[in-house]
Amino acid sequence: MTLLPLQAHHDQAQETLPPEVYEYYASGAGAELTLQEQEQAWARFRLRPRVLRDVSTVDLTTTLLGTPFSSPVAVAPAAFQQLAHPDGELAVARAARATGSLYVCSTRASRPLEDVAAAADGPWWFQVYNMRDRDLTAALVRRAAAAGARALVVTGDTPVVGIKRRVSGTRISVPDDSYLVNLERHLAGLPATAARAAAEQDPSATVDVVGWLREISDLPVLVKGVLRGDEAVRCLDAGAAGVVVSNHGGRQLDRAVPSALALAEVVRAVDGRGPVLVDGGVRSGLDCLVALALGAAAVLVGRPVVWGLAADGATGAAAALTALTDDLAHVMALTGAASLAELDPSLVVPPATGW
Ligand SMILES: Cc1cc2nc3c(=O)[nH]c(=O)nc-3n(C[C@H](O)[C@H](O)[C@H](O)COP(=O)(O)O)c2cc1C
Ligand SMILES: O=C(O)C(=O)c1ccccc1
Repeated sequence: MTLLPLQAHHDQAQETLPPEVYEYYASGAGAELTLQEQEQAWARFRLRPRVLRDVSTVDLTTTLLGTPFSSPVAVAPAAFQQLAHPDGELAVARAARATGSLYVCSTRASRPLEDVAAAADGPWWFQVYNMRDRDLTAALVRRAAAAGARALVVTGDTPVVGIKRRVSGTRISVPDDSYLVNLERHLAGLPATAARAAAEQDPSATVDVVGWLREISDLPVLVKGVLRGDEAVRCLDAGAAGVVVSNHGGRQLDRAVPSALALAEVVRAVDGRGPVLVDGGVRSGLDCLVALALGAAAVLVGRPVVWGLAADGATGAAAALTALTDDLAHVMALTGAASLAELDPSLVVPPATGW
């Protein structure tokens, strides 16, 4: 199911990264049921191809919130990329620029976000963790906006951080120079432990955070981690421009429904009011095809990009994005679709039981 280059990157990353870093990236929460089911869930859909269409060229260009991209395959926000490769986020941002993909930079980026913005040198979005220290969150968001972020993606599924069995304790020990690189100037004088506490996610956050982020940044805000139609509507009603269907790569609530099985309900409920993006377990062009046919505006990939980064820096991360994009073009041709506009739910047969 997994594309060969992606598998090779994974294997190389597993061999070369320190074991605790590999486990941090690879692991999921709890018994890892969601993590395991997530990849398989895409493969439970079946396709109803069209025939004798002109698919001599397959056009993968798309537009997200007014910005054109070469491919609907985008980079999911992932923390601490410098643990995978010295260039960290800079390499991944360069990879996204090279492939014309959307890059989403994490609040937990391990390189200064102005440098990440310079490396992206084009459209990028900023993922927001709403931290206990609101001023800290606001300062970071303003910096992201000043550095050119075109949208904010506030993560809704992480009021507290999921407990990962494979990682010793509840979290990997991330060196302070990675953890605080984007925060320390706003936390001047605080000792590292207090600084980390201020930077923790605020579990009391509500959907009002959407309006607050819009106010302080003037940017569109998407909510990431939505798995239900009614919750998507609640986010839109609070001012969200769109949502990301996600269970955080199986790293938060174990036994959460796989994204593949939540997507159609969310698309129906959103009813065209904004883009619905999706992530989780996307490892092939067929996975992308199913997601896009079900109505996703773009598909984000997390671990495959991190494995590519670990294996070969910016080149590896770009190779992962290119492999997925090329594979998507290939299966679209076999489906009789010459552009993303020709993908629709009639191409897809959902799993017989609905689950
Ligand atoms: C190592 C790692 C770090 C992550 N860090 C963040 C983060 O900082 N913010 C966030 O919203 N999501 C984070 N995620 C979740 C991803 O954005 C995404 O939802 C998930 O990885 C998609 O699943 P996939 O890895 O199977 O493609 C992280 C995922 C991984 C694997
Ligand atoms: O590891 C993660 O998935 C993640 O999103 C996170 C949460 C808190 C701190 C650092 C990363």
